Amino acid sequence: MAELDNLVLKLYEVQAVKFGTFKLKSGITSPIYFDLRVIVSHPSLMNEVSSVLFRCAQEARLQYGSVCGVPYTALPLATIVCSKHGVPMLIRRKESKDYGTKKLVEGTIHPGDSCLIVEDVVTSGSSVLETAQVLRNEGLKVTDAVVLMDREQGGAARLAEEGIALHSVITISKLLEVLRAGGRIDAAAAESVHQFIRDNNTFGASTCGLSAPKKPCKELSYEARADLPGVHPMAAQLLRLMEEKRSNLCLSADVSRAEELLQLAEELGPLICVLKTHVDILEDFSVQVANSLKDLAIKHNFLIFEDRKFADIGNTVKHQYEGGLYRIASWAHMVNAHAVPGPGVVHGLRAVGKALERGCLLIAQMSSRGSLATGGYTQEVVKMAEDNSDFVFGFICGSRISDKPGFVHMTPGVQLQSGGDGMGQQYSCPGEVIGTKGCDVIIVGRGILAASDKVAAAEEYRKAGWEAYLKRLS
Ligand SMILES: O=c1ccn([C@@H]2O[C@H](COP(=O)(O)O)[C@@H](O)[C@H]2O)c(=O)[nH]1
Repeated sequence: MAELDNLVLKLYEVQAVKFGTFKLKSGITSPIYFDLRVIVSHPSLMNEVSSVLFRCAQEARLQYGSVCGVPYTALPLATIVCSKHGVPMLIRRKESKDYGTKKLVEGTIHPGDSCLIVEDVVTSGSSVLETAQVLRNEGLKVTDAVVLMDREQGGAARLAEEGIALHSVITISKLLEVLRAGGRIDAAAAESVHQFIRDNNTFGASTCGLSAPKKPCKELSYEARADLPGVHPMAAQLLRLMEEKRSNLCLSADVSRAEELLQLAEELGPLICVLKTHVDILEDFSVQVANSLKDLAIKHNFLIFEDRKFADIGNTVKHQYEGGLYRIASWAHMVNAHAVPGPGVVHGLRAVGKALERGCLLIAQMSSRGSLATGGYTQEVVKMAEDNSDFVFGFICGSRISDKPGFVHMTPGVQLQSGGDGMGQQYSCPGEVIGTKGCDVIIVGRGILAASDKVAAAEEYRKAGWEAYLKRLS
């Protein structure tokens, strides 16, 4: 059994996670309750939790000069991390002393140093933010927080807004999956928690400009979003065809032979809204192949997305997009770009694509473990998209990062079972991506390509993605 699965089961055994009806501090009734305070009575579990938190920071390649636990539950966890790995620790006081130094932070502070925050459970992110504020007031940089459990209720997005990347060891979706697979809870219990998460996303509230109660913005259908004024024509076309075909499935057709690519487009075309290519994987690309693919896109009503991930200065990407062997702009309805070079990358692509009525997705987050596209970077990407919304119509991302309904959120790293591929790819399931994370399109490659019956597998993904969308609307 995987180490994390084992840890989840142990947390359940010691009642650090409970199912039932619980009234939260906010007054909301929750079907799940976390009480990580109990683990202080289980020393080996304390060590285990501290180890996975440290490893999470290591895998994200975080650099920090000190560690601070959010009081009180995370204090012993931070203590173990610091003691075991020789990292200086800072302690945040909840109340300043009314005598002596009146300090809010204990320990030696080096202004300008980075301090890593450690937390047990994140819901809205407010406790992490409070601690970050106190540390920042002392001149420390706070850009990252590691957390054992992300309740997936908007905390990560809220923290990203404040320039803090949240790195979680376990998500609530993963926890439910493990407990369900281990026979600890039934499907009804898991579903009631999923529903609770969907109904109580704390980030939607802040992006809608509302205060409490923390409810998400009203969820619009794909079709309604397509009809909104000012929506990019590519987004409108995609949203409409998704509704028509009842499909939010993008096939990642990562194959090396043109014949295979065209066969996939012919057989799976009716089930998908987008077919994604990596044209440089093809051994036998030709203009005829591009033309045949375009014909199939018309026949089966899907859009072609070349996953080229442009990442150079404007002038270079302009040539890469328009010319070369592949002449991408002539056949791909949409492409994507990294924001690393700055807005020039979009300007270069727009110089070619705008007149052809093409559109571009910006890569705001990546599905691979240790990706650096998090926190403040993701926020900057959203801003770049907003500033260039005449050509950028959405994002490659792992969760909904913009509340502007015209932007389409497309998510790779999707399989029916969560897990990974041993080379850094991380998978979430369609229900989590569309339902909990609020994305619009699931991008699936090997989940379909490796199946013996690819049509049946694609139908299974289409159905899962579509049902999660319908549930999100209800
Ligand atoms: O963050 C990213 C961005 C792009 N991809 C691409 O999506 C597919 C995923 O394939 P699977 O077989 O489903 O893992 C692949 O083409 C990647 O290049 C991504 O995975 N993550």
